[in-house]
Amino acid sequence: MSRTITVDTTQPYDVTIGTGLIEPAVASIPEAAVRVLVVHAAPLAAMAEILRARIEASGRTAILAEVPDAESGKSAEVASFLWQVLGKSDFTRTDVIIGLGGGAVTDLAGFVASTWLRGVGVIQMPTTVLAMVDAAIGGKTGINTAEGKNLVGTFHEPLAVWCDLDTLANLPVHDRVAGLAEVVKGGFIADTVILDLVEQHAAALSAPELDPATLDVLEELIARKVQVKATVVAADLKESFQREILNYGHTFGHAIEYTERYQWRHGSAVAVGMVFAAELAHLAGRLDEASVERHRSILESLGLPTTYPGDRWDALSTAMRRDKKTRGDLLRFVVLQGIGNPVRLEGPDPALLLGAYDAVSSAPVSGGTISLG
Ligand SMILES: NC(=O)c1ccc[n+]([C@@H]2O[C@H](COP(=O)([O-])OP(=O)(O)OC[C@H]3O[C@@H](n4cnc5c(N)ncnc54)[C@H](O)[C@@H]3O)[C@@H](O)[C@H]2O)c1
Ligand SMILES: O=C(O)C(=O)C[C@@H](O)[C@H](O)[C@H](O)COP(=O)(O)O
Ligand SMILES: [Zn+2]
Repeated sequence: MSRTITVDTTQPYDVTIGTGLIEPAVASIPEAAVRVLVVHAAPLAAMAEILRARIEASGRTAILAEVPDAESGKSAEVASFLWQVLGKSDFTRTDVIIGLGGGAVTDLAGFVASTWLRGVGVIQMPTTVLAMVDAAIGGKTGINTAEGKNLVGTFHEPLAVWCDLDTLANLPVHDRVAGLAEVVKGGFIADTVILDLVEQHAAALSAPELDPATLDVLEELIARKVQVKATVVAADLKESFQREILNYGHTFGHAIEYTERYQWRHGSAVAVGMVFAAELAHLAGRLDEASVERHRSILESLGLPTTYPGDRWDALSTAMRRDKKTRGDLLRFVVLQGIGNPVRLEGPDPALLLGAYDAVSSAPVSGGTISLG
């Protein structure tokens, strides 16, 4: 059994969540495609071979491109390597790219698809919780540069998204939990039932092995977060306004990833980023203490981090200035005016930012300045 959520943009597409989805995924490749490039990293090599066999059985040429794993794949060098593969394969506008993997691979595959011949089709086959609930949906693609996270990218919507839950069987628990951070984000910004479900099942959701009942809970959480994302991107694909709510926790979260040279998982960084945003909202008089504590308790119950060392302000503030929500010298944050009600906070007093940093610091804040100009 599978469930389908349609992302109702100008060219609507389906996100299918279920098991045994390789066959239908291959069947969804447009008739006109004669070549299919499967982009994957080493942990998905075996599944990529299965996909190759199915694609070739459908009468097409399959090309597999293995890229460096995780964040190391999201670079201009790797994109350039894929452009070379596409060029040497005579890849045309009717051919199709498949992104098979976690969010790093789906971001990269989407980016390359959007730039090759000014845009070819991409089908996303996410294999982490995070990619299923977030990265593979909505058309944001991106690579990192030496100066920061996702600084180069495009909006390029997929033809279809196939979330095959079978692939999660081998996903390490820390990656499952990191993905749950983006699920929890969906709870704080929109669907508060997500928060209730996580609170009820946190221990089982973050256990090394998932029991069948918890797998059902996970599927429900995935579907709820997919629905949150689908609704938001259908309303505002290019992030003119409403889509910014999906960036909850990301201003500080991306700054952590940059400061840590991408050695932190995205979901873990976003977890700390949400606590930072909650503390900022509290200091700005928008969120009560109990809601801030709810952030900490939910995230910690899953084993996610909620603190960060207090001596890294200079690097963090440099990275936050480069956030895509920044306008000129004005930093902008997504904060909550109560749980489920995200709003924009523009140009907060630097003292508030330092106060929020102090509140998430695992040791007292030291060094750095509070100047963000
Ligand atoms: N485009 C968007 O809207 C969007 C949204 C959220 C996150 N992102 C991006 O997604 C990335 C994070 O994604 P992620 O958390 O999936 O990390 P990831 O892609 O780095 O994957 C984490 C690890 O899990 C491995 N893996 C993937 N599937 C597996 C499986 N089924 N079994 C075993 N191992 C598997 C990967 O190879 C990698 O080592 C970040 O780059 C982030 O910026 C993008
Ligand atoms: O889809 C969106 O919009 C998001 O902001 C989702 C985020 O979870 C995701 O990490 C996204 O890639 C961040 O976007 P960015 O524009 O800040 O790079
Ligand atoms: Zn994210």
